[in-house]
Amino acid sequence: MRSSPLYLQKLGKCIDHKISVISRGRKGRERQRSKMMMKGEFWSNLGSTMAAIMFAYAMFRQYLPPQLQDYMFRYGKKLSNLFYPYIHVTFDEYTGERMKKSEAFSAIQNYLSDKSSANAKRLKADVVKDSQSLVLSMDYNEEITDEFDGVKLWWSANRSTPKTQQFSFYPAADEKRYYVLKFHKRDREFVTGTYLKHVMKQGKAIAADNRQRKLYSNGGGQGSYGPRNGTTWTHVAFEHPATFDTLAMDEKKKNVIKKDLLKFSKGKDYYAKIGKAWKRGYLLYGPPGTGKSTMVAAMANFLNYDVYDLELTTVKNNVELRRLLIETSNKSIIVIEDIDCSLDLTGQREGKKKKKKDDKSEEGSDPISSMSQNEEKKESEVTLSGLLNFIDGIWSACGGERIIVFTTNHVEKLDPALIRRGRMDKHIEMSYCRFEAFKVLAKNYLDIDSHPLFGEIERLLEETDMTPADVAENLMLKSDDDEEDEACLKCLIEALEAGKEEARKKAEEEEKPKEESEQEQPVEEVVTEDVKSAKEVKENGVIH
Ligand SMILES: Nc1ncnc2c1ncn2[C@@H]1O[C@H](COP(=O)(O)OP(=O)(O)OP(=O)(O)O)[C@@H](O)[C@H]1O
Ligand SMILES: [Mg+2]
Repeated sequence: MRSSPLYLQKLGKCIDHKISVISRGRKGRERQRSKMMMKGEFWSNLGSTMAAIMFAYAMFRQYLPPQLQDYMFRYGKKLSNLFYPYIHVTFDEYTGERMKKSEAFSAIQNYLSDKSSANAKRLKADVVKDSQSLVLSMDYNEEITDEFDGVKLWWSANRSTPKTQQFSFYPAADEKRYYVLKFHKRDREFVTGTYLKHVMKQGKAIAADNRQRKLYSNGGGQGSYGPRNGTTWTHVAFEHPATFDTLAMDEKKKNVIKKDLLKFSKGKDYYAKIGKAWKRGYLLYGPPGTGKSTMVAAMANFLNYDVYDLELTTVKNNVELRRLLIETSNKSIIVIEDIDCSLDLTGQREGKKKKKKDDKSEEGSDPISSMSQNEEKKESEVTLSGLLNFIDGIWSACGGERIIVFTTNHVEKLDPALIRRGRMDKHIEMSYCRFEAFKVLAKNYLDIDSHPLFGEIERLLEETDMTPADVAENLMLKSDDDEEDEACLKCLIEALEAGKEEARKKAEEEEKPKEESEQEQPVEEVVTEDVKSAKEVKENGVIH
């Protein structure tokens, strides 16, 4: 059976397969051996080439005269530049005689921090000054590729330490840090004209986003060297959470303000074109608790600006006021709260003017009295004209964009000169809470958009004047209970009804004296008649 033709056939096939496997294995081994030989050859060739180059270089250094060496180096470099198509631009960290930190370096650092976190393999982590955010940047000797408008560019971060070792308390003080930008020479115009501008703009915008905003105040208080006066700004981190989304106000009005703010913040060229200082004045007026201060915080958060809370009562005089103004940074909102209480501004300008005239005429005649008057001037407070100068005088144009906000509960008390258009460009009334504003508060405080009690609340809010602060107080949850929502709304309804009742009683009480006076009118007339006749007697000596 074993010697059957079928068995022989199978055996033949098996032998054939084995032979092919053996031959394939041999071929593979041969191929591998030849590859290894080629590699060995390559390395031995490279080694000998390097040795030859080193030898030639040593000969060159030893036997050629130094001038000839310099000459050859210079021309060698020129020759290599001819074939090397890339341009390198270096951006040092410090520039100028006074070793000022370069703005370009900082902008590039910010610009690259975004790219580095996505592309670089070795990164450095750092905390931005005065900020809580962690920023990643590429490590030294790392290179990343950037692409802009289809053009490829390479950035590398470098540092160099001087070869001569100097004694220094700060080991890294002598270290020079710089960025190098590499690009093809055909893109020279694009890089210098467009790309670098884009990098600077982006870098500055990132810096503005990352910076910790500050709330400055000039109020007195205890400094490290004794009591502080109002002439210096001190600051804390600005962390007010108010935004336009949480501000209870008519939606349309809110949008108009937001639009206006945006237009202002982007209006650098426009203001330059029309020849006006880049600033805008807002007057916020309305009863206490209607959200004036909250609006200022929302504005600052919306524009990412710093806030300067200017306390006029602690500013001694106009000179100090000017100094404080000059010290404010751009991208800031300068607020004077309760302007009507800060100064006696009503008609003060006229009074002061007269006083100044009198002072001038008396000056020179009596040195002692003029000295005492000078003393008095030192004590004198900020005048309306000083404040007007602060708003739109020649000094107001120093620095960049600024918003000036006045808040007041009594707009009618202010001198019209102070709030005329052009000074206070936008007058915003912060009024009592109506249904639109209530809906925002209900969303903020209770996280509800609708409720069966909303209808009643809407009706009551139309009839009763209640400030958003009071409405908010009623919506404050006392516990996490879901039923608490309804309890809050009912509480608000009760408060509104009580307010309505109170208003009705007040109106009645106001009506009473009027009615009484109307009833007493004839008597009054008689009295006035009597007074008239008495006057006539006095003036003319006539008795009727
Ligand atoms: N329009 C509003 N939107 C949201 N919250 C408001 C609003 N108005 C008032 N509030 C709330 O009431 C509190 C007081 O408001 P705010 O201090 O802004 O009032 P104000 O108008 O500045 O009052 P005052 O005239 O007394 O300075 C705020 O903390 C805020 O929670
Ligand atoms: Mg306020």
